[in-house]
Amino acid sequence: MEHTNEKFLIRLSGVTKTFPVASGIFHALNNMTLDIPRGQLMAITGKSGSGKSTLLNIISGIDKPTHGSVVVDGVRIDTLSESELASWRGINIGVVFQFFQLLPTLTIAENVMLPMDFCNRYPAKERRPRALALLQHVGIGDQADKLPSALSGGQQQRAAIARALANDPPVLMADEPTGNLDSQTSTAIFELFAGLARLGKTVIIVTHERDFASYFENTMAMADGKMVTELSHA
Ligand SMILES: Nc1ncnc2c1ncn2[C@@H]1O[C@H](COP(=O)(O)OP(=O)(O)OP(=O)(O)O)[C@@H](O)[C@H]1O
Repeated sequence: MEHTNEKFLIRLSGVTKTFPVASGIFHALNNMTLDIPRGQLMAITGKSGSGKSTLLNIISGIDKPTHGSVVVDGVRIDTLSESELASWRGINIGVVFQFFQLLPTLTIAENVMLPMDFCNRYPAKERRPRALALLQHVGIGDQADKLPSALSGGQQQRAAIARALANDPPVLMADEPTGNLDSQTSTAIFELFAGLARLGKTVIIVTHERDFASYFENTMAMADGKMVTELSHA
């Protein structure tokens, strides 16, 4: 697949996503055109039902647009087959969830190695050292051989971020990643995301936490499947 170094890592052009509903056709995304620069920490806000999750699903190729095109790192993903998309997603998109979603029977290091085992991007003997290095990077190198249940919420979210980084994807996305954490721990998690953006990751976070607005280079508000703020591309 072709990769580019152009400024915008993610380009949506005229993206519409409709769902059939009893009363007709519902527009979850309504003709969205959006460019997201490489290495940016970006927030998406908006009321429930405004289309935030649908947008993340379109960017990660989980949903396909009804109309329009989606290009990520030079690859037009809306025309890929489901199997092409599955392998593309594994190395291009890292996802962080509100409730961490670590597998409870695997150690922290094994959780981080799992996406590497699925994608085969790194040789088997490199996977554990890579997992340990990622855990070190997110600040929990000493927790590698524990089960998730032995960790605090903040530590579990750090582990989930290490897992999202397993295959070194250019894009990280998170839906309310601090929704289950206290404010001090949330600050530490936003600082971690900001550091990853400085290292070149494009980090897209759905959040309602207004206290953390200063961490974001861009905040995109959504309403009725549309962007209702202009993004700055300084
Ligand atoms: N598979 C589907 N079939 C029908 N309607 C859908 C489907 N997926 C999403 N929708 C509708 O599209 C709209 C946007 O949903 P979406 O989940 O993107 O909103 P959201 O902004 O993420 O909301 P929340 O903050 O509650 O997660 C909602 O009204 C939802 O009901």
